Amino acid sequence: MIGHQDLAVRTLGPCRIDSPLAERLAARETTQHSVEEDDRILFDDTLSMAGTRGVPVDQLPSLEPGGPRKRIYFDPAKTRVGIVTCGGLCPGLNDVIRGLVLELCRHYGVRRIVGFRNGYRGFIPHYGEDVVDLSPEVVQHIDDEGGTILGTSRGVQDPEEIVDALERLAINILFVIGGDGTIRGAMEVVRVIQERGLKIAVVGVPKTIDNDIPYIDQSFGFQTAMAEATKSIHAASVEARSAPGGVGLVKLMGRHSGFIACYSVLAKDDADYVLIPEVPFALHGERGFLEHLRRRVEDRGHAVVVVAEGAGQEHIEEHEPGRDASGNVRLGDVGRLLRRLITEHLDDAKVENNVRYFDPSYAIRSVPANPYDSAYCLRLAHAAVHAAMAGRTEVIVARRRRRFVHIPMPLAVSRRNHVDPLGDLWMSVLEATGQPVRFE
Ligand SMILES: Nc1ncnc2c1ncn2[C@@H]1O[C@H](COP(=O)(O)OP(=O)(O)O)[C@@H](O)[C@H]1O
Ligand SMILES: O=P(O)(O)OC[C@H]1O[C@](O)(COP(=O)(O)O)[C@@H](O)[C@@H]1O
Ligand SMILES: [Mg+2]
Repeated sequence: MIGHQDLAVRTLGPCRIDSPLAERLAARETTQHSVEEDDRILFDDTLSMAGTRGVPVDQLPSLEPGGPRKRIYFDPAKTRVGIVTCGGLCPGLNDVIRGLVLELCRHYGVRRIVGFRNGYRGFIPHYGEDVVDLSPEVVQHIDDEGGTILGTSRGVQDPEEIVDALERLAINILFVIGGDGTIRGAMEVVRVIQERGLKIAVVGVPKTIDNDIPYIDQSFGFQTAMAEATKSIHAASVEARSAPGGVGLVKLMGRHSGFIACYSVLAKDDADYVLIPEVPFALHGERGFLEHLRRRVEDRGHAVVVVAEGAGQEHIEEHEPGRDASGNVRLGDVGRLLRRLITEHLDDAKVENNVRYFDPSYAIRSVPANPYDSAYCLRLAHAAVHAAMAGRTEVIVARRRRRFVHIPMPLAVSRRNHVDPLGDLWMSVLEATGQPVRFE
C-alpha cells in the first residue's frame, strides 16, 4: 500500500530567493482550480480507500502540489539548464521543449539553456554529439512539427559519464522528457549526483504514447496518437464493409497496455473486437476468437478487429524474444499472425473472405500534437520549471485527477499502468464492440 514515504519529494535545500512570480502569487489560495503550495493533494479519492487507512485526515497519504512557489532555490540569473528527450517518439515532445524554454526565459529570466542531442548518448563524448543552444527564438514554432528537435535514442549510457557532462557544462537543472526507461536512467543520474555531493536538480516530464506510466491521468500526446489511430480503424471499417466477407484488421502500438486500442475503438465505434495485452484470449475452439469471428462474418458479412501489438504474445510460436538497446522485450508480430489465422480459419470453414490488414505503426506517434495535447504539454512544462526552480529533484510532474502534482521518480516506475479487465474502460469497450467477456 502506498504510504507517506513513497510520496515524499526530495529537495536540494531551502528556498531562499524571491521568485520573479511572487507578486502574482500573493492572492492565491486553495480552490477547486488551484492548490496552495503548502497544501497537499489527497492520494486516495474514495471514502472506502481513505477509510481503510484508519488514520486521521491530516495523516492520509498525500502528494505535493505542482505549481509556482513564492520563494525558489535557484538564482535564475546564474542558473544553467539542460534538456534531453529519450525513448520512442510521442506527439508533443516539441511542445514540452518549447514550453520549458519559454517559461524559463520569459518568466524566470534564465538565460542559459542547452539541449542534449539524441537522448542520453548526447552526454557521452564518444558519440561526438553537439549541444544546442535553446532560446525563445529557436523554439518559437517547433510545435508545428512532430518528433523532437533534439532527437532521441534508446540504449543504456553510463550515468557517471552523464554527470561528468553536466559538471563540464555547469548545468544546475536537467529536464528529462521520456518514459519509464528514461526515468530509470534519470534515477541513476540522481544517484551519481548525490554521491558527488552536487546540487543539480533532475526533473522529468513523463512521455508515453502507450499511457503506461502509473498514477497520472492520460499522458501527453495520447489523445493525438489515439485520434490518428481512429483513421486506420475507419479505413478498416470501410474496406471491410465494401467487400464480401470483409475483415478489417488493425494493429496498434501498446506493448504492455492496450489504452490506445481501447480509446480509439471507443472514439470510432466501428470495431467488433479489441484484443489487448491485459486480457488473454483463446484462438481456437468453439468459444475461441476465430470461431466467434467466423460467426460474426457469416451473420453480418464483415467484421473489424483491433489488436494492440502486445496482445496474444503467447500464441506466437517461432518468436524468440530479443531485447532492444534499452532492454525492452521485442514483441512477436501478432498482426501478421492474426491475418494468417483468420484467413486460414475462414477458408477452412468455406466462408468467403477478404482480410485487409492495417499497421499504422509509427504514423500515430510522429505527428504534431493536437491543440488539446499542445495546451497540456505547455502546462506540464510550466509545472516542471516551477518544480525545478524550487529545487525539487528526482521527481516527475504530472496531472492526477486534474491537479498538477509532483510524483517521486521511484514511485513513477514502481509499476505499469494497465487497462483493468474489471474496470470501467474495458467495460465500455465490451459494450461498444459486443464481444464476449472472454475468449476461452
Ligand atoms: N534501467 C535503466 N537504467 C538506466 N537507464 C535506462 C534504464 N532503462 C532505460 N534506460 C535508458 O533510458 C532511455 C530511454 O529508455 P527507453 O526504454 O528506450 O524509452 P522510454 O523512456 O520511453 O521508456 C534509454 O537511453 C535507455 O537506455
Ligand atoms: O521501434 P521503436 O522506436 O523501438 O518503438 C516501438 C515502441 O515504442 C512505443 O511507441 C513507445 O515505447 P516507449 O514509451 O518505451 O518509448 C511502443 O508503443 C512501441 O512498441
Ligand atoms: Mg518504456
